[in-house]
Amino acid sequence: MTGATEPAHGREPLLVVQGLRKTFPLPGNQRMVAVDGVDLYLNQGETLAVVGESGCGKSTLGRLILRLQDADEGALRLGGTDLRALRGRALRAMRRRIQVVFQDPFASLDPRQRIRDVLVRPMRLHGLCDGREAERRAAALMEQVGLSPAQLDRLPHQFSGGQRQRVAIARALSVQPEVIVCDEPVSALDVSVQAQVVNLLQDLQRDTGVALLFISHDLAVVRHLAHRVAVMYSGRLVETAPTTQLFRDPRHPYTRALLAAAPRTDGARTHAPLTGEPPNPAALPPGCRFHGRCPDAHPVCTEGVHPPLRLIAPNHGSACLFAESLPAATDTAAGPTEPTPVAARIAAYRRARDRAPAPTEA
Ligand SMILES: Nc1ncnc2c1ncn2[C@@H]1O[C@H](COP(=O)(O)OP(=O)(O)OP(=O)(O)O)[C@@H](O)[C@H]1O
Repeated sequence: MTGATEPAHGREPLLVVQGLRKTFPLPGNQRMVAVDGVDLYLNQGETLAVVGESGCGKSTLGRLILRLQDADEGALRLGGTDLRALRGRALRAMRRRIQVVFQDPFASLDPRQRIRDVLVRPMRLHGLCDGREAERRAAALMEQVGLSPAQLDRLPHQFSGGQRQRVAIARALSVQPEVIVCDEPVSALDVSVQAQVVNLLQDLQRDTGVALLFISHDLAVVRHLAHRVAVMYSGRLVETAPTTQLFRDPRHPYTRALLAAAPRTDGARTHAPLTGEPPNPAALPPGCRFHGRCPDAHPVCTEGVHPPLRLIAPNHGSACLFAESLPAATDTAAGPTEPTPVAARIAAYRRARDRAPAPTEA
């Protein structure tokens, strides 16, 4: 693990990812790099957001952690267990410990399966409980995610999109996981429902202590949900920092460009938004992979290998050679961002939460 991704305390974090790499074959004996030497960690009860443009490798990283795909290189440990070494029964048992919520609740639920079975089957499969106890737990899970136990006999099509995503979250929780990989879990939902599902995830984390790896392209959502953020570009992590610090003082030009895309309350735009395209993953340029789009690039950025992520402040890593000499944060677009509709609703919910029970959509 590089210094840039080391947790503050000495104990090994719940989930540790070291040097993870995944390539895919291309025609003509070539390979493209989807995930390239990623180091990260996740503590119990923590939310780490992974952000970046489409195609930067976020979902592949999630699938590697879930062992839905096998990495070419690198280490993956959960509670000290080497996940990449697991096979057969041990791998199946591990699947209880890391669950997933995908973007599309329509696709992730069997249309013919009643919700009761959606929730009870995983508990049975993993030998957690059966019979009346499983039924009792299924009813409790429904309530926990803001649905009614009376809806257990329904089929997925009898729910709205947001309710289906609540069912998917209940299914993930049914086996008491330590980590849930949430791959764009709200981006297919209406704005009002997005805020409800984000708030639900946060409430559930507070109640259960589950850790969340939250894959998203929506910085407004991430800002409200995540404790830390990892910014990915062209298969590499280019910046990691606690959320407040990342938004206040981003130290990679790519992060600054992503933030510049968010509208500011004062109307200012002091940093250039993103232009151009990420490099072709089958023919990566020398030097920093961002140099072709970087407003702060120097000639040296086009030479050698992509700079590694390095610690530039406590718990703050950047892969920019000039991280320390970038203009101060007040000169960037990391100022007061305008609340998006989702962010405004999340904030309104938070204010109301202490006064009333959590709202649910019809
Ligand atoms: N099974 C696969 N075979 C070949 N290439 C793949 C495969 N899965 C992903 N890729 C490629 O790997 C790169 C990373 O894809 P990935 O889906 O992980 O990105 P992403 O950041 O999650 O994007 P999005 O936000 O659009 O889902 C892309 O260039 C993609 O085309």
